Amino acid sequence: MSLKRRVTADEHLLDTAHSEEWKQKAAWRVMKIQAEFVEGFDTLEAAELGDAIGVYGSARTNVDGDEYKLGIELGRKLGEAGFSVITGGGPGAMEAANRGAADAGVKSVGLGIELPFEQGINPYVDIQLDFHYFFVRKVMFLKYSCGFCALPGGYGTMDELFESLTLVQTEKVGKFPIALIGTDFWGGLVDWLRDVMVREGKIGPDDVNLLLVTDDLDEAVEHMKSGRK
Ligand SMILES: CC(C)=CCNc1ncnc2c1ncn2[C@@H]1O[C@H](COP(=O)(O)O)[C@@H](O)[C@H]1O
Repeated sequence: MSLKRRVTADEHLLDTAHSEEWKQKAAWRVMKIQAEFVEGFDTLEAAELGDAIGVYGSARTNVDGDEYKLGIELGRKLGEAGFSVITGGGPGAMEAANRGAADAGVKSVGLGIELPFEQGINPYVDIQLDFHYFFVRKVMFLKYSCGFCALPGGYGTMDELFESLTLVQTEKVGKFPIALIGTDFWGGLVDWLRDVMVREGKIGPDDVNLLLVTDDLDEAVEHMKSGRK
């Protein structure tokens, strides 16, 4: 299936061309961003999620693979422990975690994002929001989650993971737990953080300890419990 590319709101906002049209409409764009914050806060406050875990992970995870099964298991175990689950609402690992949460009967949230090639929200989401701006959506992830699990993923997952880590490190948010699921996938990154970043003095040795790397979903869920409000 070939998807038609469209220009997104984020793209307009970040366009460096600064055309006349942009200058005239800049203020209105701010209103649009503001409205997106209001709608996000309104919807998620009304949803009464309780303790929720943000699950990050690849949009490209194959539904037939073991990683997808792992995502379902993770969502289910988080649900059984009483957590709501918040994902990006897309396909792959996000869909798997939403599916597991839905199986466990807990609230399954999808913070969808407008992308040039729209894929649509996955069918296992029961509380849906659609954002135009990545940065507004990230605020919602951080405000309504009390811990994060990252399944294997690409740049999007890295972006979300490192945003969360930076906010914990700089004490902008509480010390919420972060678990990286899959030692084969994440081990190399964490080795590099320890062997290169720490050695070069770019982060402190304790900063690496902000991450739990595990293959054991029960251990990850247990770790998430330390973030309970
Ligand atoms: C197949 C495809 C391109 C679908 C994109 N559809 C998406 N829908 C919702 N969130 C997304 C999407 N792509 C990336 N993200 C965000 O970025 C992360 C995944 O990016 P990546 O695949 O690891 O880099 C997710 O945790 C999600 O929050």
